Order: sequence, then structure tokens, then C-alpha cells
Amino acid sequence: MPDRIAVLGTGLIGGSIALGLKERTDAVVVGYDRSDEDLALAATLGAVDEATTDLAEAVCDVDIIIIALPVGAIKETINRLTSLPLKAACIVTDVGSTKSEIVAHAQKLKQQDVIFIGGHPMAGSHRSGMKAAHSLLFENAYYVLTPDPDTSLLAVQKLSRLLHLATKAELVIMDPVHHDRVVGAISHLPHIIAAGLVNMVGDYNEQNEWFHRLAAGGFRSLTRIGASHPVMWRDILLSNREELINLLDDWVLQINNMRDAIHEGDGDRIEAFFARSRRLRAQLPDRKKGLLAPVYECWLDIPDVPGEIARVTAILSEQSVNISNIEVLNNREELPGVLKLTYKKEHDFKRAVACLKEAGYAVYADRT
Ligand SMILES: NC(=O)c1ccc[n+]([C@@H]2O[C@H](COP(=O)([O-])OP(=O)(O)OC[C@H]3O[C@@H](n4cnc5c(N)ncnc54)[C@H](O)[C@@H]3O)[C@@H](O)[C@H]2O)c1
Ligand SMILES: O=C(O)C(=O)C[C@]1(C(=O)O)C=C[C@@H](O)C=C1
Repeated sequence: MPDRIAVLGTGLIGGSIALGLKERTDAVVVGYDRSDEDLALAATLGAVDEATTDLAEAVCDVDIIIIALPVGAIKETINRLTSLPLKAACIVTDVGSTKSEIVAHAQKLKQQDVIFIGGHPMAGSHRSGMKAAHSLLFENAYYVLTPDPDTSLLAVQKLSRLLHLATKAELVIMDPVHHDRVVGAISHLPHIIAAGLVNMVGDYNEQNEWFHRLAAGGFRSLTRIGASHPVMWRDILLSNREELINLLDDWVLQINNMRDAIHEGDGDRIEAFFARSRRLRAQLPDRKKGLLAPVYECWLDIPDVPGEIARVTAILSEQSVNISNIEVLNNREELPGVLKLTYKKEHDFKRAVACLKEAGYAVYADRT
């Protein structure tokens, strides 16, 4: 019998998991959301077999429940689940960006015959809703599970296998407190910094509009995540308070160190600051392929004149190069060039770079 799975919240994350479940498993997926619009889109895109705005109906007789709501709503939903009849040995998991508080809150589910295993897929977007969902959103990303030490191993294995099939992510097990410290530093703090910078420059811009007009690659690439969902981030920050207070204290030290160096005109200290950062940034492990980093990519500058894209594709087709995607970039956030070409095979990529350079184009083959 295929598993019957309830996905509570058919937004970006729930919608992406549901799409993967339908694409790569034989599960029957029941979607639940308060937004009729997201539910209708999930049904139209084939992410769910059944859709409902009634929680009791959604979780009735299901084998697995995946709670993909904002962190505050995850806790409320856990409360509501405690008074609903759930199938015996049902596995309940969530996708919330914090873990300690949620895992502690979910202890109350132990009164029922259900197994709670906290979860957090480490990929996403500043965009929200089913409209932004994609079945490969998590491909090759880490997907953290935080089972209690006494959680049934069989249940952890069953959930890991299912999520791996549905998301193509790499499942890892972590202690919830450790998770919140690490993710606080590499995700929650950066979102605060990005939003703070956007707000600060927004204040300056009210006096002088050149601040926004001149905002180029540096500002845009650092602040992309400043466009993320306010309710989602309110809930995350309130749920990871202790860690974030420590991290913000460390951040103030970093910034004050630079403030002092600039104030004192200490060039050596400034240079060492950037040298260390450049070295450490280069050491970040490459999370390989996946939706956000297709297999082989190059970017090129082309003049803004009619027929230029056709010229590029003609050169490539003359050389029998297969392109898997071609994209005109509206802004240059983080990337050089205005035309992005993607290839599935390395030899197509190498031949394309060589012949486009030969034709006189400025071609960039790796991200900086
Ligand atoms: N966005 C990311 O990058 C990302 C990555 C990993 C994990 N997460 C976590 O995933 C969860 C969902 O985030 P998302 O990005 O999918 O958000 P989203 O806004 O795209 O989707 C949330 C969905 O929940 C619904 N919803 C909200 N409150 C509800 C309630 N009280 N009852 C019923 N439905 C409700 C909304 O209608 C929406 O469809 C959050 O806990 C977030 O911390 C997000
Ligand atoms: O790529 C983005 O826009 C994200 O913010 C994704 C991101 C992150 O910080 O990396 C955001 C929240 C999650 O809990 C996990 C991933």
C-alpha cells in the first residue's frame, strides 16, 4: 500500500516537497493550507492528490505528516494535532528553520502513539508560496533531521529514505541545540544583517535617491535575502533568541574591530581582515549541482543590439554545442555578464567557452 502523506502548508517548502513526492514516489499526498490560492495551484500543478482547508480531514488516516508552516504556526498545529485522532505509529515531521523549541514543543505528541522527528531542509529562497515551489529545490542540499535519542531507528530510516527520494537532498542527523547554533550563524544572522543594511540605506535614500539608483552588484548580492518573508523571519528570530543574542554580540565585536581599524588608519589590520575572509570564502565546500547551481555555466557580455543573442546561438550551433538553458540577466547581482548559458555536458561547456572567446566575446566561466 502506498503511504498516505499530509503536507501541511503548500507554500515554497511544502509545495516543493509535495512536487518531489508526486514526481519520485508513489505516495498519495493530501495538501492542507489556509490559502485557497496556494492549495488550488498545488492541485493544478499535480503536487497534491487531495486538497483541504480542514486540518482534521487532512491528517485523518495518514502515515506521515509533514508540517511546512511558519515556525509559530508549526507550534500551534502541533497543539491542534494533540486533540485529533491520528493513525497509530504515524510519523510527524516539520521543516521549520529552528529546531530546539519545536522539538521541545513536540514532546506533547508523545502522549499519542505518534513519532515526532524534527526536520530542516537547508535550501530555500527569498520567494514564498506555491508559485515559487520546485521539485528540485533541495537537490544535493543537506536536509537535517533531529530525532530524540529514544526515537525508533526504523522510523528515522523510513522518513530519511522517503525525504531523500522526494527531495534528492542528503539527509543528516543533528542535535537540535547544535543545529540552532550553526544555522543561527550561517542563515539567521545573515538575514538580520541583510535586512538591517537594506533598511539603513532605505533611510539614506529618503533624503537622496542616488542611494538606490547606484546600488549595484555588491549591495544587491549581499541583500537578496533582505527580501524574505517578514512573518517567517519574525518567527525564526523569536524561536532562536538565545543563540542570536550571542551571535549578535560577536557580530558587534567584528564590526567594532573594523571601525577601530578604519578610525586608526590601520591598513595592515584592514588588509588582514579581507585576506582572511577571501581565504575562508574560497574554502566553502561546493554543494555541487542542484536547481540553484546547474551543471556547467558561463556568462558573457553582449552588446544591447538586435540579433546579438541569435549570433551567439548561431556560433554555438555551428560548433554542435548543446545548450540546456539560455537566460538574459536583468541585473548583475553576483554574476558577471548579461547572458547566462547552461550546459549539461562538460565538453559542450568547454567548446562553448573556447569558440565564444574566439569570436571576441568576454566570457566568464566561474563565479567569483
Ligand atoms: N523559505 C526558505 O528558504 C526556507 C527554507 C527551509 C525551511 N523553511 C521553513 O519552512 C517553513 C515554511 O516556509 P515557506 O518558505 O514554505 O513559507 P511560505 O510562506 O512559502 O509557505 C507557508 C504556507 O503556510 C500557509 N500558512 C501560514 N500560516 C498558516 C496557518 N496558521 N494555517 C494554515 N496555513 C498557514 C501559507 O498560506 C503558505 O502557503 C517555515 O517554517 C520556514 O522556517 C523555509
Ligand atoms: O536562499 C535563500 O534565500 C535562503 O535564505 C535559504 C535559507 C538560508 O538562509 O540559506 C533560509 C532559511 C532556511 O531555513 C534555509 C535556507
